[in-house]
Amino acid sequence: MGIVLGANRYGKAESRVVRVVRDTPRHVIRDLTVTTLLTGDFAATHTDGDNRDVLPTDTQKNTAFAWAKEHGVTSPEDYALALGDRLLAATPAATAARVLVDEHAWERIDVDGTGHDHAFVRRGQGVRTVEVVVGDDWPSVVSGLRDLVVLKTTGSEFRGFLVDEYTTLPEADDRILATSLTAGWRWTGGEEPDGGWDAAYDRVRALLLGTFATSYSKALQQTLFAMGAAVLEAEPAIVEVSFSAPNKHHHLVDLAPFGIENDGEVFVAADRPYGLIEATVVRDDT
Ligand SMILES: O=c1[nH]c(=O)c2[nH]c(=O)[nH]c2[nH]1
Repeated sequence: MGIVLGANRYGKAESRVVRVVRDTPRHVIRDLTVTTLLTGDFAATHTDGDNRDVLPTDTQKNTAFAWAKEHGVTSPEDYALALGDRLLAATPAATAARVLVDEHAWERIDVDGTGHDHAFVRRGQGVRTVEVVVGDDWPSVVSGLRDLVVLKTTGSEFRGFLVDEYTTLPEADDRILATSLTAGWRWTGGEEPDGGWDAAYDRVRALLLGTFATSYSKALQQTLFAMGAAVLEAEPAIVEVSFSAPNKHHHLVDLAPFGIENDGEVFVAADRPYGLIEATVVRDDT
């Protein structure tokens, strides 16, 4: 019986790369957490400790910072593609480079009705994400977001579900629907979409939020499907949309023992356990 190396990859996780463009008094900031991972023929380092083919993770980290200056950060997608290409070129044994970017958004502090030139406040609404893979084939680009916490106080029900001897859940014909959304949308061939990566991100995010707000929900599953379908209908260059969505339950509090009516007005926000709904919405021709 022989023992061989199975799947492996390596890189530097979570480099905190902050790029400031200060060519004019009106500065621009892009604040990123960057992870790089190389795959390829790295058997020798595992089996023999022979590191001649290994681009150190320290060098990968340095390249992430250098490329923020050399290539620039016009968008997380563009930067991730360029960084992946560079790491691949620098590492002959690598067959693919995966680059994960989280973007922490800052917005200008409003002073007397105008955004300040160089003072910013962190925008708390979710994190923009990018996952890029460059290698032998065409690049793969999945744009997305996570930790986008949304809630609606009506327009949601959950009824007609399967019932067995362990079912205690009452039917809900008017409930709070809340989730902390993780979503990823895959672009055809990794080409920059119309209007650029940043505008496309804004469009998709707005569609996700708008659809959550306006679609009546018979299940969180239905809401996720509606959000994915809205994105695929509006963006021909997106091939699939994936979601992971905890159902952040809000249980109606029983105030009857105190002689108080509770007509959908007081809830306890349950921490855990939570429902976990995951779905990918695709075109039927892909
Ligand atoms: O939207 C929902 N989907 C479910 O599958 C489910 N299950 C559950 O207990 N509550 C809910 N809500």
